[in-house]
Amino acid sequence: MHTVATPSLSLGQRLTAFSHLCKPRVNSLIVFTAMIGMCLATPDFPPLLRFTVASLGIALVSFAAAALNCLVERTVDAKMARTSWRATARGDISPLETVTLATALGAAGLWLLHSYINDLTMWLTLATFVGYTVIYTLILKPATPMNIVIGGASGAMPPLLGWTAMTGQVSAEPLVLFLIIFLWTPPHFWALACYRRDDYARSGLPMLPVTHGIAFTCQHILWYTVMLAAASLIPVSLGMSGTFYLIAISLLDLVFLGYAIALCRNYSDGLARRTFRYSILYLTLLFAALFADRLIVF
Ligand code: HEM
Ligand SMILES: CC(C)=CCC/C(C)=C/CC/C(C)=C/COP(=O)(O)OP(=O)(O)O
Repeated sequence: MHTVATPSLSLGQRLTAFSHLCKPRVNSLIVFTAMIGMCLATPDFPPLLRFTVASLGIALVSFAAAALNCLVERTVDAKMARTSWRATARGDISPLETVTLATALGAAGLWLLHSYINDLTMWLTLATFVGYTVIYTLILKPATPMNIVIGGASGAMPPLLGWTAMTGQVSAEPLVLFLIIFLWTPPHFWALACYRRDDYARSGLPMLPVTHGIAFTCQHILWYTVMLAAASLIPVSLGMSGTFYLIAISLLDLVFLGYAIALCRNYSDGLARRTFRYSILYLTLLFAALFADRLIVF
């Protein structure tokens, strides 16, 4: 655990440390889902400039949200092996620096969306930012083991943001994409929380495997995976996607259900870790399949 500030870092080292706080790997998948939302919203490929500016705007606000999450949770992060290396937890960069850089990124993102995309997307992105930093991080996460069920709504917004960025309106299709990520998030996070339960117990955060045990959490992972599998078929019934997506998602769902059932029957930390990794592959391939299916139609 590193709670004591290390000797001061150079500006370049502090900027690098800040960039890690922006959770670039998580946010690359978040922005990918927004990009697919943009592609699905337009009958042809979206205009390249609009696509690039909208993606950048959403990415900048997501980076700001992630950095502020690290700032708010710096004391908790310092207690967990997974997060104690973060610059905010170590004291390598100050709260003022983090707030300043995050505000600059977030403001730039919102300005891009307001100036070049549309105000609906700008407001929805701001609401997503508030949902993650205030509702999830500050209120729900320390208060209830079901934090992720409601808090996951912010992570589910990006495809809808991508959609509104291209069309200026909300319709059934992006709401289905929202629903898919919303139902995917609890199995994604709970699988990790299971094999990281000692970390969470040390942190004092009321995570489901700590408060209600592994068996209860795995049952919930299974229920959410069943609901996710059902929701993942809606794009086919709405006519958004065709046979290619149907085949791909059926295989992806079978494997995810297999992991969830195996966790319930014969839990091990290794299996929970593999389930967590698979959840990321699942969501990536689901959105890739939605896009590929559209290409096949062209
Ligand atoms: C609020 C909802 C979410 C929670 C609580 C959550 C939780 C987490 C946690 C704790 C990790 C860290 C794993 C580690 O440090 O080893 C993680 C990793 C990851 N999450 Fe999520 N997640 C959420 C939503 C999402 C969403 C919406 C996406 C993408 C659309 C996503 C994609 C990823 C990816 C790609 C990683 C792997 C990052 C890496 O390899 O470093 N997550 N998630
Ligand atoms: C467009 C926009 C503003 C999007 C924001 C959405 C967003 C950043 C979702 C968060 C996904 C994420 C990093 C979860 C980590 O959970 P955690 O914070 O519980 O994990 P930790 O323990 O690693 O901090």
